Amino acid sequence: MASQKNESIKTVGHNKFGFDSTVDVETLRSLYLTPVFVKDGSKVENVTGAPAKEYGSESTYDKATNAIQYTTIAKFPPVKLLPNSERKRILVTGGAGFVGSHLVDRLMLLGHEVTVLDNFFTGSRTTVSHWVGHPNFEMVRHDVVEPFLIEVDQIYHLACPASPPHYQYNAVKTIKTSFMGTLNMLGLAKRTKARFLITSTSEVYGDPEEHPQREDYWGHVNCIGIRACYDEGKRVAETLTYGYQRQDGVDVRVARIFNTFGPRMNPYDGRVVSNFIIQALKGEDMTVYGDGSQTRSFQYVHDLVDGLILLMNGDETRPVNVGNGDEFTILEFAEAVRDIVEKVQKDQGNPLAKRVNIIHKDLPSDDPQRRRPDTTRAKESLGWQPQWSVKQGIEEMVLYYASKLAKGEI
Ligand SMILES: O=c1ccn([C@@H]2O[C@H](COP(=O)(O)OP(=O)(O)O[C@H]3OC[C@@H](O)[C@H](O)[C@H]3O)[C@@H](O)[C@H]2O)c(=O)[nH]1
Repeated sequence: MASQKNESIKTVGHNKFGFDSTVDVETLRSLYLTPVFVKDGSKVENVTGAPAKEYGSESTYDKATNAIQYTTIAKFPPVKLLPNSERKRILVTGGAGFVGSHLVDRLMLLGHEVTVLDNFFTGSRTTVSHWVGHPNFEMVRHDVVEPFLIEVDQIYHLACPASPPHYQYNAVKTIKTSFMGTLNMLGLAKRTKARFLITSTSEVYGDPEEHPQREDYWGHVNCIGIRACYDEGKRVAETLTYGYQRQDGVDVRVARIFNTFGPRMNPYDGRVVSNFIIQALKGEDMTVYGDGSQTRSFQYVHDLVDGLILLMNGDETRPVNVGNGDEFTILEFAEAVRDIVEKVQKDQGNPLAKRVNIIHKDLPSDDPQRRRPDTTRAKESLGWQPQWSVKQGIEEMVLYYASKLAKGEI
């Protein structure tokens, strides 16, 4: 079980490996929990109560015209001034996605030069729009299946749809993205001598026969099933990564990411956390697939970003699981999410008239029965452990979706 602090968390990041990567949570929050102004007739009200912002743009939603008006950015958040020797040129593929955008926030605040590469298939420009125009930031619309030339010191290779409905939508494209995208980015790493980190997945373990899953477990994947485009895609991406390491001496890092949630997850992503929170917020039935006895372990996105930055800057070149050991059955998880949403709605003086129902739908094929990371390696070699509890993270995410609902975006 992960050790977690119960008190409120003020900073994220670490002061390890000879550099300080800590950042205030409030600064990060100001980038995704924005005040929402709603114009109803002639009255304009800040409906979320989030404090007025110093950074980024503000938006006013006009109910009468169903239109949204954005202000321009007044100020960027202050970023660290790093000496040349420490300031890195960093490429983040998939940088406009859910995980990518949080990583970009962190790398920008730490004072690096960041280039985001994204084809916006599942990512969205709005996730990083608060950095557009900053001298250290560049955003490029590009698909990683095509080569991309740039001078860089580090590559975080995240690009790939990660939600089962999205990655199954075009299975061939998903495999192509994992294979050709990784091949192209490894080629770039080889040419520029950049350090390369790939975000692999707990799905490389398939429907695991060992529990919890350690990195030396080889997995149990159905190579012709509906999840194979993602599972096998990421497995071959890992194979390529270690091929380039052995043959060409490319400096590689491999993170195997377990289920992760947080603000900026696409509300229509189809994964369990976003589905449950939105259903509960809207007062709709919560959809548990199967009997809900399958398990997952959920980590908050800030913990994941800590792990990725530590891995990139540490010496561990073997695959590393990055996940929270807090395991729930999906039915328990539905109940927990419902409780948290009810609490937030009550705190905001907006309780639902009646409790939402939990209903059951068919279990998709090859849905893994159990999943929990063994994170001993991350702890021993990176000094990393999750610090956010699921409850703390879900509360943040509920506030985020509540503001999106108020803006008419969901
Ligand atoms: O509305 C829903 C959605 C999902 N589920 C269930 O909740 C569980 C988790 O489903 P998700 O779609 O969130 O995620 P999965 O664990 O299946 O896959 C994820 O694994 C790890 C990552 O690499 C990927 O982000 C994703 O593929 C599954 O058992 C699924 O059947 C529901 O019960 N109801």
